[in-house]
Amino acid sequence: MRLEGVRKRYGRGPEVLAGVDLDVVPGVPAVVLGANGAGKSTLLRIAAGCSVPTSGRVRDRPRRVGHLPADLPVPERTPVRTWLAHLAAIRGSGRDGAEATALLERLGFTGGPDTPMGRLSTGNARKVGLAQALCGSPALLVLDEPWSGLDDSAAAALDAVLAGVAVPLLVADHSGRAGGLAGAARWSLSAGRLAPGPAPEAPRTVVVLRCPGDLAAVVARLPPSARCSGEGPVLTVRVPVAGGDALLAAALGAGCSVLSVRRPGTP
Ligand SMILES: Nc1ncnc2c1ncn2[C@@H]1O[C@H](COP(=O)(O)OP(=O)(O)OP(=O)(O)O)[C@@H](O)[C@H]1O
Repeated sequence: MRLEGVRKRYGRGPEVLAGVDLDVVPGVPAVVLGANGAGKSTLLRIAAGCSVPTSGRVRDRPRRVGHLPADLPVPERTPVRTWLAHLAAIRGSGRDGAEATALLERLGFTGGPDTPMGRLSTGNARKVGLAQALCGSPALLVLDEPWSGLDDSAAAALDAVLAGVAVPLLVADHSGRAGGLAGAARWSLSAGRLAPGPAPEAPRTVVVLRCPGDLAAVVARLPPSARCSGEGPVLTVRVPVAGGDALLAAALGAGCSVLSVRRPGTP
């Protein structure tokens, strides 16, 4: 799918999108970042075909789009299983919603299949939204803040689900988790335009030190890559993983004692 020169203005308001070009192709998840109000949801709604651009166009959008909007309108009184079965029937992915139910289980849904949609917790409602987007073999996935509201284990389960996605994927993300999608291309949306986004920050080792005397004097003796914050005699230092040993040597040389070392991936 390709967005070409997409512009969007709501009524007489300011232009929210001011000429967006974007290719969304399999194997390169397109991750859109941006401040609140930057226009990410607007862009995703246009990409999904739920909103029309004021000018510009969307080419090669497949017929089957799995869309998780920022605010999914749900029938408040309809039980989860009934709603998912209804959506599955519309999409031709079976009449019983079994595929969506299996996805819900994978995401650790605890809301109960007979619970009315309007009574679900935020996280469980998000899981239903994800299940409806992912089921029915969509040929394009457009997900607006898919990790929002998920607990750690559900977020990890979603990581695993998305790692297996072979279709083009467009994601808006505040959580930072989309940076972990293999091959992801990050884009920043600002002033209505997309620019290549910041590279994901490399994981850092966190070292907590107890330092004698003047903290500023200690910091001056640490490697330049060290990011320091401190209070009283305790100094917390974040360094790139490869710089951990050099930091420890410099810290010990400055007379500090090491209170803890946490490497990325350890609790
Ligand atoms: N239906 C609408 N009618 C009028 N203005 C709208 C509409 N939808 C969004 N806007 C405006 O467009 C701008 C962009 O909103 P949008 O929701 O796309 O941003 P966003 O980047 O997704 O924000 P957030 O991170 O807070 O979710 C905002 O100024 C918003 O008020």
